[in-house]
Amino acid sequence: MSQQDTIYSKALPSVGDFRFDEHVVEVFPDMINRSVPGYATIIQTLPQLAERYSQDNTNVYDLGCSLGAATLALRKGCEKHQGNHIIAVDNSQPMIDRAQLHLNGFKSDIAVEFNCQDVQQTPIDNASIVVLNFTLQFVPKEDRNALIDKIYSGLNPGGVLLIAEKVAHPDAHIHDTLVDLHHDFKRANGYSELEISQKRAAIENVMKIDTLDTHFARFKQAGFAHAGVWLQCFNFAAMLAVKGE
Ligand SMILES: Nc1ncnc2c1ncn2[C@@H]1O[C@H](C[S@+](CC[C@H]([NH3+])C(=O)[O-])CC(=O)[O-])[C@@H](O)[C@H]1O
Ligand SMILES: O=C(O)C(=O)Cc1ccccc1
Repeated sequence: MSQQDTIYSKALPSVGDFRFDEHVVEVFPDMINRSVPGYATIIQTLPQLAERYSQDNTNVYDLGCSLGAATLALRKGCEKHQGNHIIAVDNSQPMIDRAQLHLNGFKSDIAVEFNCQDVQQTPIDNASIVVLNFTLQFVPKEDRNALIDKIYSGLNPGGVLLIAEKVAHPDAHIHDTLVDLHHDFKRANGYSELEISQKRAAIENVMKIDTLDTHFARFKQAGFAHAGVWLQCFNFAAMLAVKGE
């Protein structure tokens, strides 16, 4: 079991930008489960989606894999198929090291290749599934279209992009309500006001969120034939975008 996340529990003289360093790695499963409404449901549903969209003898990518929770779920779904190769990528070395250790603890016939790399540098080819589970929000906004275009180009016909993101609502009133509901979720999971406000300051500069409209415009511009939300909890949404056959 991972340790409890107490990273922002004491008042800091100044809150630095959030980084996926070795301290975050230690508490990451606790942090993400207590911070992201719907996270457990998304991970639990990935095997079903992987089984549905995986194609034999193709590559499956988990971009921004952290400790490999989505990687493991994808692998479970791919077990019904032949010849899948899974590539898990993260640009935090402590995350990749721990992900590799974590996956070594589970048996499977499907190999997982781990790469410590910026997802913007990852070549995508012969892909049936590409996962961006709460990763695009950390990529600079000006680079997001190019990343989604690259993913589209590397997907086979019928392939899917599974993407989850924290999202902004275009109506400021609705946005504020969703943010308050999220903060209530964090309070209910034991985070204090200090932890909530210091974490908010830490992610402000490094996690820039888009609206659902911006995401869907980007998928359309890239060429995806179909796109939709399959789960939303407050301001956290899981989407899928499918390349035409
Ligand atoms: N440019 C980048 N290149 C590579 N990795 C990156 C980049 N930017 C951020 N990351 C990595 O993306 C991950 C985002 S966490 C994903 C959860 C996981 N998907 C999960 O399903 O458990 C989401 C969150 O913490 O909100 C971190 O591990 C970063 O190091
Ligand atoms: O904690 C938050 O408020 C979030 O928006 C989610 C999150 C989860 C883990 C790392 C960074 C952001």
